[in-house]
Amino acid sequence: MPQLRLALNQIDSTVGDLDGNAESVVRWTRHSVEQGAHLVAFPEMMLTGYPVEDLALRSSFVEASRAALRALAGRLDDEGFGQVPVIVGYLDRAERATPAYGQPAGAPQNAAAVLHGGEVVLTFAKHHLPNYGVFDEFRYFVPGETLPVVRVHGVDVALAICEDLWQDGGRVPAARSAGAGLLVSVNASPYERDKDDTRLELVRKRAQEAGCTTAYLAMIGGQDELVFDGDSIVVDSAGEVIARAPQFEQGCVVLDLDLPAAAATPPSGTVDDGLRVEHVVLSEDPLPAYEPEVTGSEAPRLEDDEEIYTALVVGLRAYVAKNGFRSVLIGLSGGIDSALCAAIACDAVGPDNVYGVSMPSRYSSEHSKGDAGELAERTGLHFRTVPIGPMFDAYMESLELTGLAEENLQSRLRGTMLMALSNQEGHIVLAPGNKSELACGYSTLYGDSVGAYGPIKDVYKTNVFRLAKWRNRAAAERGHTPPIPENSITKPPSAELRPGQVDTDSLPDYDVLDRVLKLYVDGDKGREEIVALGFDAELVTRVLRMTDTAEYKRRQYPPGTKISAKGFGKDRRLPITNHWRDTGVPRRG
Ligand SMILES: Nc1ncnc2c1ncn2[C@@H]1O[C@H](COP(=O)(O)OP(=O)(O)OC[C@H]2O[C@@H]([n+]3cccc(C(=O)O)c3)[C@H](O)[C@@H]2O)[C@@H](O)[C@H]1O
Ligand SMILES: Nc1ncnc2c1ncn2[C@@H]1O[C@H](COP(=O)(O)OP(=O)(O)OP(=O)(O)O)[C@@H](O)[C@H]1O
Ligand SMILES: NC(=O)CC[C@H](N)C(=O)O
Repeated sequence: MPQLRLALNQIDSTVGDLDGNAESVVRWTRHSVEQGAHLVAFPEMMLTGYPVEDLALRSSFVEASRAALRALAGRLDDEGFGQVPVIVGYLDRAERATPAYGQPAGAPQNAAAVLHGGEVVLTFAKHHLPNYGVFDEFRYFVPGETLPVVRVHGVDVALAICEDLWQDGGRVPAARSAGAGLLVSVNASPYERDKDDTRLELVRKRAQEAGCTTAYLAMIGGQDELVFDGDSIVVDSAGEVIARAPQFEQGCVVLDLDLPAAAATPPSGTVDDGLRVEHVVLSEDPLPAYEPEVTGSEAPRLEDDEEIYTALVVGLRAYVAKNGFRSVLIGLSGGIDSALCAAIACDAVGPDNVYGVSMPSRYSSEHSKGDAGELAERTGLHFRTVPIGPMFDAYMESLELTGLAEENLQSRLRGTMLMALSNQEGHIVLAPGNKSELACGYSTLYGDSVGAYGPIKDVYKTNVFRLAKWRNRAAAERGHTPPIPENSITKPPSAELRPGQVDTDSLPDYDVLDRVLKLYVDGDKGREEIVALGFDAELVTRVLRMTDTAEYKRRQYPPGTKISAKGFGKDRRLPITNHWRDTGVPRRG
């Protein structure tokens, strides 16, 4: 059996940074070649970053991506790697019109290319385009209609891009029809809780359908609300795992594979789904037999809480670094939300780059001030106290506010103060709202919802507690100081905007609330279905009404890391002006 040493580069790329991304490709190709690789792969849209959103509609960007690809091919050759084929994702345009999609020639394509001998020897575009959840690829791209196959040292390698494996038909059965010996799929697959299990099953199934060893290469890093968790997988034609890369870790999986020899006559013509085989011979002769040196290993999986916490750390770190910041600022109330955000921030950018500020009012309890201080001591973040009393009194003298207006003023003074410190000192402000609060609108607009990034925006309150406990336990197990004060975890949550206020004055208990929200927000279940599951009808009506009427607040909330299948943001798009109520009580006017 011919052999091939495959290098899968599970790495990060930055949207729009064509030069920086090309530099990474050169650096990691050097590393792959030093490891003896015969075929080197990079993730989906490596050269442009993913997703590029409406940048795809700018012809200047499309042309720059094409030019960067050609330059990269030359550069790899100049560096002495020209004889090793490199698969790299980029943004292209269709040469011909695609009348079936109503597009003239030149429509953007989510593409990948094979670079060899200083040339772009083969290009192809994603065949199946995802158009659900956070994906909008029909908005941007027209699909590719070929089955790309490159012959490398006598092995036919079929190529695919991400969604090509997620939908039935297309390149997977086509790879079998073309007799491919290896299927390589390059991906940028955003993290969601439990998605690693789905991916593993998917790749195993598709390898069996393709009838050949299948390599699934995943991206790593973060882009706005998305986190890419890596977890590249290689399975054999029976669906058995050969190798699995670690989650959330940048690196290169190098693997010796025994693969079937290609047929003497190259595949040609049209195969499944009308895909036209495009076959390029790069090297016909098999390599001299060698003893496999690099056999696969399966990196252990992270357990659920660690996996989610790590995703939150990676998402925040990427946002801060890729937007040119070094430090973050958080209002520390002594409560669990700001404490968890601070712990995530310390892990993401280091405590020396985390600035906390306690802003007590006359309603702030002694423990809230003490708990904020203790958090700072435990983590080592920078800490200061600025009471809001004098500012509050000045407002009240001029405006004589009462009730909710007076309560919200405190939150808004804190928001203004955080933005003032951000302007003065250059930190970005973190908004510590959780998914339960965002659902119910339990936050003050232009107050505690102020900020640039919401690290726990997609985490329900009950999971905020779980993650805080997990983080403390993990620290203790490693002999470190647990970052979060025990009192912040055990005391009842309170906004402390009036004497004795607790969250349950306005909201149901979080364990019931979160179960209803998961059904309504994540599951799109209707009121009747939720009530039929045994929840109190009045409570369900109240929760659904709060959620419906808070859409305007959510739209003004900063972006934050997505960890669920339905985060607030691109995953869940509802009209703000909306008279439909699932509770059967329409709101008019
Ligand atoms: N459809 C719509 N489109 C655009 N704007 C709309 C709107 N409906 C109301 N508004 C505007 O929104 C304003 C009401 O929103 P807002 O000013 O935020 O005030 P509101 O939602 O009425 O009150 C804030 C609530 O959040 C709670 N809170 C505050 C702070 C922290 C926490 C916590 O525990 O973390 C909880 C607080 O106890 C209170 O129950 C209205 O005055 C109106 O101007
Ligand atoms: N006294 C305070 N000092 C500094 N920041 C505060 C203070 N009170 C509230 N904040 C900020 O406003 C956010 C909303 O806090 P609030 O106490 O109203 O409710 P919460 O949702 O229970 O949050 P937390 O669990 O962090 O207290 C806090 O996370 C914090 O960033
Ligand atoms: N980039 C893609 O095509 C991603 C789509 C795929 N369904 C995923 O979530 O992994």
